[in-house]
Amino acid sequence: MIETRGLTFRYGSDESGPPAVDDVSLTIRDGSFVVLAGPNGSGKSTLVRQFNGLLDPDAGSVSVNDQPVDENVVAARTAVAMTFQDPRDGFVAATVAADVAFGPENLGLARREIDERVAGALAAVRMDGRGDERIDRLSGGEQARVAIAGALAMGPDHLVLDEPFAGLDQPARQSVLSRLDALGDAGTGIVVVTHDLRDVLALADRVLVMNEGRVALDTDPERAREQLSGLAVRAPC
Ligand SMILES: Nc1ncnc2c1ncn2[C@@H]1O[C@H](COP(=O)(O)OP(=O)(O)OP(=O)(O)O)[C@@H](O)[C@H]1O
Repeated sequence: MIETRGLTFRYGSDESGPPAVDDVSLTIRDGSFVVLAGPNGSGKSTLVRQFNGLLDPDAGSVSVNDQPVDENVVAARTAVAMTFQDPRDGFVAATVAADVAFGPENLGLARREIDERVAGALAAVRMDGRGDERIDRLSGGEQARVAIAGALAMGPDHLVLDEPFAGLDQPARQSVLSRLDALGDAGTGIVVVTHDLRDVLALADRVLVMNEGRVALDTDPERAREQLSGLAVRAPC
């Protein structure tokens, strides 16, 4: 479970402007599939980066599995795996398999378990058989898929994907969606940050829409479809 209480974050020290995240209190239950939408600059990335201690709040608190994130960042990052809008932000190794293996290796797992996780995660994003390729020679969409595989291989309680579909072609998008569907069914909590609600809304059980740093809408997918038009989010076709 991820819980935020009064979460507020401001970039820089200028207190005259509005905070990027403004007094957000949320509970994200284990196993829930949440779509986090909202216009550019509404605070989505800033919010989720506080779920596992990548950013520290200026006010309020975040806890993961009932433990404050600032007391145990390693536990928070093990429980909440994240991919970023620009996948290059997250790579730590030169080749595909080495990068995907990095997280599980840091969990201290046996080699066989690591290899199985890497193979399963690469298959899930249709990158199987490409483990030895250099990441810097992949296309942007392929890099995005490797980043998602790296998060999948952690076997986290919650998987947070920040704009995971940017740059993906339709087969890769479908592959990621079906893997997310299967992971959701298996009990992994999923948070997808996206502008583009095509297909993903069908998998969600909750939709949060941010606006100007606050949660403007917290509802189920059916109601979200009716209410999204006024909130500058691309509704499903
Ligand atoms: N590194 C930064 N330094 C200063 N301001 C930032 C930084 N990152 C984001 N901001 C500002 O904080 C606010 C929230 O940005 P954030 O990236 O969280 O929004 P977002 O909803 O994820 O946007 P997008 O959909 O465009 O990714 C915006 O006003 C943005 O300009």
